[in-house]
Order: sequence, then structure tokens, then C-alpha cells
Amino acid sequence: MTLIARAPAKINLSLHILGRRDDGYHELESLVAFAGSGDVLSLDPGPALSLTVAGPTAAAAGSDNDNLVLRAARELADRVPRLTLGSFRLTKLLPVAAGIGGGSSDAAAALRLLAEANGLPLDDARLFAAAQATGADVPVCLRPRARMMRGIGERLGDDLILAPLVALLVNPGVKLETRHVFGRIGLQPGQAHHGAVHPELAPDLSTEALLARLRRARNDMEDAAGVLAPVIGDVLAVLGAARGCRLARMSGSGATCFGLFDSCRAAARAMQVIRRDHPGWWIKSTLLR
Ligand SMILES: C[C@@](CO)(OP(=O)(O)O)[C@H](O)COP(=O)(O)OP(=O)(O)OC[C@H]1O[C@@H](n2ccc(N)nc2=O)[C@H](O)[C@@H]1O
Ligand SMILES: Nc1ncnc2c1ncn2[C@@H]1O[C@H](COP(=O)(O)OP(=O)(O)O)[C@@H](O)[C@H]1O
Repeated sequence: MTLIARAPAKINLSLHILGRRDDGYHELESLVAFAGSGDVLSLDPGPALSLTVAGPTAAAAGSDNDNLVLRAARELADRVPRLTLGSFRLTKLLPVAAGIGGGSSDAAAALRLLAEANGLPLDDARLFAAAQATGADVPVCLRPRARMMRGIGERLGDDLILAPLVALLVNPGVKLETRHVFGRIGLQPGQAHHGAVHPELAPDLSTEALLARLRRARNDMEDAAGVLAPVIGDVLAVLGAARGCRLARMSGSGATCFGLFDSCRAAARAMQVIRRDHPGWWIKSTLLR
């Protein structure tokens, strides 16, 4: 029987960098949420592991053998004796190297499918360990619901039921590798990064109160990403000037940016205008959760 999982885009509504650890990784504090749309992954369980990738951004994702889906499956197989594997099919729809964790979400979806095929509970520690070994952003994608993420991505808060957030995601078509953006920030191992503390997020905030908190937060990777890809400044300006946009910010290490809108109608209107003016940009409207 074919098992199917969605791999939704990950959005960093905030991303504060607290410093750089001695091992080179950066300590983060980030409110992460997930879009309604993303890639789609299926698994036909069986003894051998394989992957085929199709879809508009399949070529951009690189060689199938290096795909994070296979890397996650191998990490789990190293930890679980006699794991049933199988044939994965990935339909790649999200832009690649885009700050919305497409590869991480695909890897997490692969782990969920393998858990289902093997009767493993989602809170099995080996699943979390395989996620961590695959990439810093994979653990948060295992259970794709809004939550705070800390450490380098391994310290996860409880599910947050956020007030409805209508978002427009915009990617200008420039790939940005995460490590280059962290490199551009230029922190030395062991060095702290100073900035205002992250606002507290109570679970029952109204949309207005949530937006006010988010405005006090920031994405500390935005300036560095903007130097590497100046078009990010244009995307933020276009989103920020759109009617009904309450907040425009970059997600992760970029270059995808999001605008938060008053209503689905306002987001749809802005999408039409931005599509007309920038036909080469990838644009998606979605509810975040
Ligand atoms: C920046 C974030 C924010 O959510 O998202 P993206 O922009 O990638 O979507 C993540 O921390 C990215 O996580 P992920 O893309 O899984 O990272 P990895 O593959 O483990 O590492 C990629 C590169 O980023 C660096 N890295 C990653 C995470 C972190 N907390 N500190 C780092 O310095 C690593 O040293 C490596 O050079
Ligand atoms: N399933 C996948 N989807 C996207 N990229 C992948 C995948 N597997 C491996 N990669 C590689 O991972 C890198 C990061 O991709 P992605 O997760 O899209 O970016 P980001 O971390 O910026 O959100 C890319 O360089 C890409 O070649």
C-alpha cells in the first residue's frame, strides 16, 4: 500500500541569533510556523531503499543520491535494526535553497512515513536522533505545527495554536545557501550576538497582539542575505507596500520573504499585483499554522 505525506514549507516568523558555539553552529531563537502547501512524498514500503524525484523544482534539488529524503532514511536505518524501507517518490514543488526548509521538511516527511511503515511512534527517540543527524532544521519539521525552536534547532517548544495568519510567500528565484549567509554574518566561534530579547508568546494571543509581538522580533539573517542577494530588499519593499500587508520579513536564511495580511482577500489582491509586476517570482498565498 502506498503511504503519502505532505512536506509543508517552514516559515521562520522570527529568527534571533544569540551567538556562535565553539563548534561553529549558531544558537537560535525562532518562532517557526508551517504553510498549507509544500512538497508531496510517497512511500511504497519494501526491503530496498530508492527515490525518484519529479516536479517543477526537482532538478534544482540536486542529485537523488544526496537528497535529504535518502539521507534521513539511512540515518534511521542506522538506528533501527531490520527497518522496512521502500521506494520514495518526491514531487518537488517548493523553491530550493530558499529559507523555507523544503529539503528539511522532505526529510521529516520521509521519517514520518518510515515510522508509519514500521509501526514506530512519532515520539520514538531514534526518529528524533535521525532527524537531528540529517540537518538542524529537520527536528522542527517532524511535527509541522507552530512552535518555538531554540538551540541549533533541537530544543522545541510545545504546539502553539496561533491566531490565524494569512501569508503571502515570495521567492525572487535566487538560490541562497544557508552556510554562506551564516558565514556573511561573520561571528567567530564562541562569540555572542547582541540584540533585544525575543518577545514572549502566550498561547492565546489575538491576531493583533501576535502581530505586535512579531513586529518587536526580527530576522537576524536578513541583512547578510540582502548583501548576498540584493533583490531581497526589493521583495521586502514590494510586500511591505502592498495594501493590507501588516508585516513583511524574510524567512530563514532567505531568499523567500513573507507578508502577513489582514485577510485572504487582501493577500489574493496583493498576489495578483505582484504576479503582474514580477512574473518571474514564485508567489504562494497560504494560512500559517
Ligand atoms: C537557517 C535555518 C533557520 O530555520 O533555516 P534555512 O534557512 O536553512 O531554511 C536553519 O537553522 C538551517 O537549518 P539546516 O538548513 O537544516 O542546517 P544544516 O543543514 O544543519 O546546516 C547548514 C549550514 O548552516 C549552519 N548552521 C545551521 C544551523 C545553525 N543553527 N547554525 C549554523 O551555523 C551549519 O554550520 C551549516 O554550515
Ligand atoms: N529534498 C530536497 N529538497 C530540496 N533541496 C534538497 C533536497 N535534498 C537535498 N537538497 C539540497 O539541500 C540544500 C538546501 O535546500 P533547502 O532545504 O531547499 O533550503 P533551505 O535550507 O534554505 O530552506 C540545497 O542545496 C539542495 O541541493
